[in-house]
Amino acid sequence: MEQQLWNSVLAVREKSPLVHSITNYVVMNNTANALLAVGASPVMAHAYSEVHDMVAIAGALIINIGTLDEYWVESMKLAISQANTLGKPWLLDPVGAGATPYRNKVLQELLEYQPTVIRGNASEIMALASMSAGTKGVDSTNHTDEALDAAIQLNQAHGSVVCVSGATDLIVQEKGCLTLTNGDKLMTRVTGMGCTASALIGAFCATTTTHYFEATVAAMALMGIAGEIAAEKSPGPGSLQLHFLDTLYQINKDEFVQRVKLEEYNGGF
Ligand SMILES: Nc1ncnc2c1ncn2[C@@H]1O[C@H](COP(=O)(O)OP(=O)(O)OP(=O)(O)O)[C@@H](O)[C@H]1O
Ligand SMILES: Cc1ncsc1CCO
Ligand SMILES: [Mg+2]
Repeated sequence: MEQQLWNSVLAVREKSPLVHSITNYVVMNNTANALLAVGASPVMAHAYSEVHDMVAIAGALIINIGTLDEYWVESMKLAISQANTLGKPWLLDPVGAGATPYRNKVLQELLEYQPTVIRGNASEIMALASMSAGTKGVDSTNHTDEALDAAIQLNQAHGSVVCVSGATDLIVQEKGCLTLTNGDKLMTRVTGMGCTASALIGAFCATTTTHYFEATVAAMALMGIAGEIAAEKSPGPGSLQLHFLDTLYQINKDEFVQRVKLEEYNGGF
């Protein structure tokens, strides 16, 4: 299975998919650089006049509500409708779910478009499933294992692959789930690591038409492994960010296969 995941990394490097993001102001630069480092091609676009055409040439669409407003939410709906019409994968990153009634209302509307993949931290996934968990801003106050039921519920309600990120990453599909325990705590001291994970999932999903669960697992494995390799070289968050990008670019098969910590349960793959 490690070989299969590594093949997904190679597929992104070879195919260099265009990933269209409607994402937040905070992470645009980080996520564009991470996409370039893995070999994908990023574009950020949200004008009503062009989202339709941009989705048409993209391999995947990322919808991240981090700094949402009324204009952007309409852009998101236009872009998602086009992705669904064309059968292209799209990912919902429910940044700050549960923090404000406006965020919750928008998320409920976006969920109706049936995301291909949903990725959030435990608090966000729990809020999304119940709109009742206490989210403190954009950082998680819950652990991944607490979000298992919420992830299963979202998968069943919307048919989405659901990824809960954190010290343990949990990825749920209809057939079963698995966990990844790569990564490093220092990653939580750099903004937008979760948003970067979502962007990478988009790039990996763009290289397949059906295997979105495997694509999500491969992207999250790469994220965690690159984060832990980078953390070993970094005294603090500034250098972590730098080494993280370099590692995404440089990582080879041996490093990836030796480090991946994956556990399947309830059927897994
Ligand atoms: N405590 C931790 N220990 C090890 N790795 C971690 C830890 N927390 C996060 N990570 C790593 O960081 C990645 C990003 O996950 P995280 O859950 O922090 O995203 P997030 O809360 O959505 O972040 P943001 O909102 O800042 O984008 C995880 O997939 C994992 O690899
Ligand atoms: C800090 C922050 N605020 C809105 S979006 C964002 C980036 C991390 O999710
Ligand atoms: Mg987040």
